Amino acid sequence: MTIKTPPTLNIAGLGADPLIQRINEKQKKWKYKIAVLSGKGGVGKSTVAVNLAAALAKKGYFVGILDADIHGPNVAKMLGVEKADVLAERMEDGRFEMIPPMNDFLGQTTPIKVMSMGFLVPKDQPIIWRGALVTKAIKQLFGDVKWGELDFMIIDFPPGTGDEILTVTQTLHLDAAIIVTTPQEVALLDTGKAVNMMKRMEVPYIAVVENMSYLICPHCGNKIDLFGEGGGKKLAQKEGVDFLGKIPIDLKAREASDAGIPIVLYEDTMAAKAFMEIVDKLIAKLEDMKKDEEESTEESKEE
Ligand SMILES: Nc1ncnc2c1ncn2[C@@H]1O[C@H](COP(=O)(O)OP(=O)(O)OP(=O)(O)O)[C@@H](O)[C@H]1O
Repeated sequence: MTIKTPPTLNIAGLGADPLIQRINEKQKKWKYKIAVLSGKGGVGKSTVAVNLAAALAKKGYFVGILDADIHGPNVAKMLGVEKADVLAERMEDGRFEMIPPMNDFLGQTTPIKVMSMGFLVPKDQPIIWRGALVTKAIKQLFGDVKWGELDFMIIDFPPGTGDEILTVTQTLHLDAAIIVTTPQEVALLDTGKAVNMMKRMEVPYIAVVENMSYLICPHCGNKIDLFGEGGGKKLAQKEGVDFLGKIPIDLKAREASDAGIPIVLYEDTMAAKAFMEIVDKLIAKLEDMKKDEEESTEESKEE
């Protein structure tokens, strides 16, 4: 049976343990789980998360994206599904699971499954929840949604290094954390905190992406370092993590995200090229790590 979900979450009714068990069962079907974070707001975290998802889907991977930023849930809008109805299906145990809306951008990508707090709370009301409620609601978006098999689960976390990120990271066994920064000093200070939080959580692969790195003047073609230069790379070196690349300021990026189309689908833009290079590096790194892991499991079986 399929129903249209009510516009609120049933936060009170679920015990924690069955929910965690469901998350554990579901995450076995997701090959790579990647969190996108930033220490600071407004640096382009959601833009990076959405474009990573779209770049991977453009390459034919099956991708889900979960918008865990309850205070500014923009992912659904950036992927053109913010007006979609979230349907729910009754499971064998009597529970309902939400079916994530999808977009395949007229066949340009595999269908990207999108789930967001933005679908479930009235758009014009601010959310004033305590940390524990936020954490539980985010967990429901993992455990009470029909995600199915995925190559990549991308999680767009709220800005900062709050408790809910710690709790969700503990539950999820992330494969990678992508930390988004802009090149200026104040963003870098906060970004360092996000890198350290992911280190503390022992996330196996941590990398920095520098967004809004530079602007190519549309009139003279000169490169302008609006927010300084080289900060993201310096931070990655200082923290001993990978640097995946720089994304320029692209006027089309803002227009595209407002129109619900990720910039990676505009192939001739510099931002699209930068994103595709970052995604290639990320896939190569994750596949190498998986291979090493499989080899060491084989070796330990032989011993
Ligand atoms: N490389 C870019 N070029 C041009 N505009 C960009 C770029 N990256 C992000 N933007 C624009 O900057 C604004 C903020 O981006 P975004 O919402 O992704 O940031 P955020 O870090 O997720 O913000 P929040 O902290 O509110 O969650 C958006 O309007 C987005 O379109």
